[in-house]
This record gives sequence, C-alpha cells and structure tokens, in this order.
Amino acid sequence: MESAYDFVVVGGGPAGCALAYGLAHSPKNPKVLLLEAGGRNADPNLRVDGQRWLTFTNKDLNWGYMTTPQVHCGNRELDYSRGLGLGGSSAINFGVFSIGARDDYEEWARIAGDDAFRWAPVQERLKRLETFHGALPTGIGTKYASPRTSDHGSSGPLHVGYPAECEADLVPLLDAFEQAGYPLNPDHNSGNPIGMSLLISSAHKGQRSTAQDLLTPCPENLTVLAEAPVQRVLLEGKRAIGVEANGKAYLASKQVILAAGALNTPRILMHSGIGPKEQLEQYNIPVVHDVPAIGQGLRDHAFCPLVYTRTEASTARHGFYGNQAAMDAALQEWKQHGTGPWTKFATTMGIGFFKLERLPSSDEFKSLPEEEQRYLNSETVPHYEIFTHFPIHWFLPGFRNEDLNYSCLLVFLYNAQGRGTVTLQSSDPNVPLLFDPKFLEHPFDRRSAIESLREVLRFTRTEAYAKDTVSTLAAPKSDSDEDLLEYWAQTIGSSWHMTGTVKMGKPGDADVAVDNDFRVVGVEGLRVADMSVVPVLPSCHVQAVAYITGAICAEKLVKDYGLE
Ligand SMILES: Cc1cc2nc3c(=O)[nH]c(=O)nc-3n(C[C@H](O)[C@H](O)[C@H](O)COP(=O)(O)OP(=O)(O)OC[C@H]3O[C@@H](n4cnc5c(N)ncnc54)[C@H](O)[C@@H]3O)c2cc1C
Repeated sequence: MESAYDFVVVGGGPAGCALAYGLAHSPKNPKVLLLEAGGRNADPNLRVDGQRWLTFTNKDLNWGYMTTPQVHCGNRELDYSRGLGLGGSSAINFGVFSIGARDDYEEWARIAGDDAFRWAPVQERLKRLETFHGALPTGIGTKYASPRTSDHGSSGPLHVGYPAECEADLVPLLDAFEQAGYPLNPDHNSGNPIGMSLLISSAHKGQRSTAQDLLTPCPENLTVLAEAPVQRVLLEGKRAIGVEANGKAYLASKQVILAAGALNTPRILMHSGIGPKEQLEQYNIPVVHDVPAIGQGLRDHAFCPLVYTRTEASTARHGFYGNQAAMDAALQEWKQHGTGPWTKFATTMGIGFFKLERLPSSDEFKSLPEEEQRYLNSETVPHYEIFTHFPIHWFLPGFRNEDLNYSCLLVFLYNAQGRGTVTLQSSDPNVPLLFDPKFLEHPFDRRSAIESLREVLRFTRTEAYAKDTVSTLAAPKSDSDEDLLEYWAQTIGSSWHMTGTVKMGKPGDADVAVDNDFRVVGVEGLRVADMSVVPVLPSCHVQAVAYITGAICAEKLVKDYGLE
C-alpha cells in the first residue's frame, strides 16, 4: 500500500500541534497527517478567559480519567483529567503560562546527553512560539512586572500575556508577600522563576489561547483528522509503517510520531506490543519489543488549598460571583465585545516560586542521590510554588454565597521523587490504563509537602495578610508535622502535569524508553514527542514544556530528513 503521508502525528495537544506545525512549515513542505481522537473544539465560547477554570468539567472535552486509590492520601481516587479534542489538554487547562527554570533544561540536557535541550536554544524556541503581550493591567506598576523584551517573542502563533484588568486585591496581596519577606520577581518567564510574580497566561484580549492556534491557518500539506482515535502502531517486524484508527490504516513513508500525552501514548505503545514484556503477556498482546521503562516513570505536581474569608472592603468577588444576573450579563458582553468582568476575574493572579530554607538540611533531602541534590540546590530551581486568587468556590462542594469574599492560596508540591506507574488493565486498546501517581509515597515528598505548607501558613499569619482575614474556611488544624501531612492527604489534588511515562535518556540506562532523538528504543520509524518523554519534572505548569517538546522533535526530524 502506498503511503499518502510522509509523517503521521498522533494527538493534537500542545506537543502534537507544535510538532505538526514545525514539520508542515518546513521549507520542503512534507505531507503531514495529524490524527486526533476527539473533536475539533471549534466553539469560540469555550475560550472565555475567566471561565478557563471550568472548561475541564465539560465531559465531551475530557477523557475523564481518575487515579487509582492513593494510599497516602486517605485512599482517595483523584481527578486525572486529560483534554480530548484539538488543543488537547491546553483546551481545558487553567491557562497558566510558565516556562520553568533554566536549570530544568540544563538538567534535561545532562540526562539526555544532548545540548538541544539546554536553556539557551530552548529559550530561542519559546520566543519563536509566542507572541507576548506585555502591556500591564490597569493599576499595575512596573514594580510588579517588567519583563524584558529580549526574553520574549513577538511573532509566534501562541498569544500569551497579561489581561487588561485585574482583581482589586491583587496588588495588596503582592505587597503583603513583599512585606512578609517574599521578593517580587518582575518576570517568572525569564529563566529564573524565583520570587512572586504577576502571572502570564495563555490568553489575550479576554480569549484563551490553545494549541489549536498553531494549526490556524492550516497549511495545505497538513491534514488534520478529528474523531480518529488511534488504537495501535502498524509494524513490519520492528519497523513502524503507520497507525490504525478505528479499523483504518494511515501509513507514513518517513515516521510515525506519538504525541497522545503522558497517559495515552503508553497505552498505544503497549497495545502495539512495545512495553514491559510481563504486562503485555498477561493481556495476550504479542511482544514486539520489551521496553520495561514504558509506563514506569510517572511524575506530577500536586497541590492543596488554604482558604480564608476576607473583609468586604478588600475584595470585589462577592459582587460578581454572588450575582447570577451580573455573570450572565458579563457573558453577553464577552460574546459581543470580548470585554467585561469575564476578562478580569480570575484571569491573572500572583504566582510565586520559592526555595525552602529548611529542606536541604532535612534527612529526606540528604538521602537523595547526589545528582538530584545538586539539581535541587541549583540557583533557579524552586522547592515549591504559591498561587493566589484560585477561584476555589467552584470546586468546594457547598461553598456558601456569603463566603465569596475570600482569598485562596494554593501550595504546589514540586520535585516529586516518587515514581508512579501507568499499567495495562485490559487487552482492549480502547480501555484506559491504570494511573497510579503514588502521591506522598516518597519520604522526600512528604517532607517537602510539610515544609511548604508550613511556610505558606506562616505567611497567612503575618500582619500584612492577616489584617484582612475574617475567618478560616480551609486550613490545617495546626502546623505540627502530623496535622500538615494529614491536611495534604485530605485535600491533595493533581495539577495534571503528568510527565515521564516514556522517559528520554541515554540508550542503555535502565529507565529509558526513547533516545535523545525521540526514537523509541528497539523500534525503527517510531518516535514519541509529548510530556511522556520529558526526563525532569519541570518547575512550572507544564504546557510550555509540551510545546517545546513537539518543537524540538520537529526540528530534529526536519534536519534528519533534509527538509530545511
Ligand atoms: C484541568 C487541567 C488544567 C491544567 N492547567 C494547566 C495550566 O494552567 N498551565 C499549564 O501549563 N498546564 C496545565 N495543564 C497541563 C497541560 O495542559 C498539559 O501538560 C499539556 O497539555 C500536555 O501536552 P501534551 O501534548 O503532552 O498532551 P495533551 O495536551 O494531553 O494532548 C494529547 C492529545 O492526544 C489526543 N489523543 C490521546 N490518545 C489518542 C489516540 N489514541 N488517538 C488520537 N489522539 C489521541 C488527546 O485527545 C489530546 O488531544 C492542565 C491540564 C489539565 C487537564
């Protein structure tokens, strides 16, 4: 059978779209097919900036995954959402656009043995990806944000930046952090995220940006097929020749690249006979190549909330969220003009990345491998994150109208040392894998959780913050180790930053599934380019890393096939 395409890309998330974009726009115009399991996501009303927190509740746009019961989190099964449809998880995510620490990329380059992943070339690629809108929201001075033009792009397909307006209590809160000893950082996307910053979002002029924006306009040599869930890779011996989606074959003369995300790419590989031999045999899947690492290196960030009601004078949230008519009118305004309160409330917040002074002297830290200690001690790698203004009233069942003047601080647990798994549970390729992130299983993760929450509690008790607090809605009973850990266990959520299930590394390393050219070990013509391969857990909300992953893979393919 003749191949209609040079490249077949599976999955239309940030990585898949960046990859298809890079290939299709290369000078020799190769024929590229992008297959996406979900729909086209064409409805502009899914892009309301202030409603970015709710899109994932739309069942048609979400694979609807849950974790297995988390042993260290009260055996709770946690939401493990993944985006379904063009844009992938970027179409349902919360719009935080953060790129991480330059030392993350230096570490990636070290692990992979390839300078392509170092910070300097990565920053140049990020600049090509974005159009950064750096005008500050009304009332925000350059003290709070002053990004340098040289750190940002001005003509990429993804529009990111600050909104035109922000909530009344944002500046006072940033001031409170500064007064409490947390330094301000003028730009969390400069390569050094340490400090408290004004959030940059994947949104512009009240409208969310998603990976779909990379496909618009769509070049003639790129074919995008929606509603095409791929079940397996088609192989001749150990060479990939195409993929099968709902009984139809799509052949690639050059390469098949899987970009179905960290939870679904391993599923396609395993059902193609590529993965841990014992698991495949247990489900009667003929083994093509035994790759024990596939599905073994799952990492993720987790978070927990602190919530306080605040004085009426300090926030305007009740007046908006407590008034359905005001929200409906605001939606009409957004639909007609793209402006109004839905472009202001919960569209920018404070985002802070910090070191924990006490962590490096803990036994749990000192027990880590030396390389990991060195990485965690490097200048730009934070130990935890604080995120302000999260609209938690939408997520806490029974949240009372009268409590809507509140402040919510999220504490994010970084650098998880636990390694979770994604494993087969059926021989049917349409059945999801089992997802076990093993939250709080590793002693370091528990120590880090305790110390970060203790630190944020300390902040809430400082005069600068506490003066506007009326009552506590959600917080640990005390700051003893036991109470802090128990609070994490009862309130923990995934940040949906799943990473590392088809890990990249140097061939021969036991935990490696792809080499630094994204090639699946032991199989020809097959690459993986999405968050599955990333061998570090980046110090950020990771969509930017997914875009970069797709972009780097495209660059390497363009070079390999002489498409420049
Ligand atoms: C609720 C939520 C909130 C988040 N918030 C943020 C945030 O604020 N900021 C941030 O940076 N990150 C956030 N993330 C994470 C971020 O969106 C993801 O890390 C990123 O989108 C991953 O990109 P990816 O390309 O690897 O995979 P995905 O975005 O998951 O894309 C994979 C694509 O492949 C498709 N696919 C899967 N299986 C198949 C198949 N068999 N055949 C064909 N297609 C298939 C999927 O439908 C999907 O479109 C959030 C994620 C979620 C779910």
